[in-house]
Amino acid sequence: MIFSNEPIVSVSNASIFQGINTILRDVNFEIEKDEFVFLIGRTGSGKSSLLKTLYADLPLIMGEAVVAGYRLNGIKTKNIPFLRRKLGIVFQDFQLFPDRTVAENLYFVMRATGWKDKTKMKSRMVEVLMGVGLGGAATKMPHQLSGGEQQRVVIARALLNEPAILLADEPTGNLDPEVSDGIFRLFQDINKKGTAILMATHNYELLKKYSYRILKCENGLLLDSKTRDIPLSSIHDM
Ligand SMILES: Nc1ncnc2c1ncn2[C@@H]1O[C@H](COP(=O)(O)OP(=O)(O)OP(=O)(O)O)[C@@H](O)[C@H]1O
Repeated sequence: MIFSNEPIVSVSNASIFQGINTILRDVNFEIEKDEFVFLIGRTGSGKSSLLKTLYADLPLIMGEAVVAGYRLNGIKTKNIPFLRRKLGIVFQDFQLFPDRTVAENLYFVMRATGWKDKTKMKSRMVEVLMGVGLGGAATKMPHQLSGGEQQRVVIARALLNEPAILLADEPTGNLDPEVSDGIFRLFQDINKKGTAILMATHNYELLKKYSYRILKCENGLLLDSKTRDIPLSSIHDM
């Protein structure tokens, strides 16, 4: 149960691991509903590992974390799909199936997350595609779409279950600057409608342009612009 004033993400005294290697230590932060937060840091500094821990792909071994009302410590495997239903995940590891239409890609996720009523599924599918500006793409195969359009479908898929937060790992990477601006604006629109966003990015231009809160992975720690200064000059180094 999520109460309206509870943070969507709350992490305290946590360490983030890859196997037995500590990637980040003393991690403490909260993300409120409606917040837009950038996650930055050099390659290999731990951004993806942190995001993966938040959606229980990596176990939380030390510290405490609650995400969308689910306690991550010792979360049972059978409960992980329920947690993920509350999250929208936009990650390189979650590509579209190349051999299925856009609609089939979305239906697949809906079936996997418990949708059964075909009429409701169809109307939600149309709704999310329209929301990302791709109302006419339902019958297309992924390869018939541009890179930016495919990314919009991935975002539409992440929105199917009206997530409390979107976790995005470099969602504007590998796209032309103009296309990536469009994708970023889409995230902003989603955020304005009430979904929190945690976005890992290397895109310095975005950081310069938008003064959203920044979490920065640096030397095994997570720095937070809410509690300390993260000068833009230090962001160049990422
Ligand atoms: N599957 C894995 N098994 C073991 N170690 C891993 C694994 N994935 C990542 N690591 C290690 O964990 C550390 C953090 O990697 P992570 O991918 O979280 O960094 P990142 O900040 O997301 O990097 P990038 O900006 O390149 O995506 C790195 O030292 C990396 O080598």
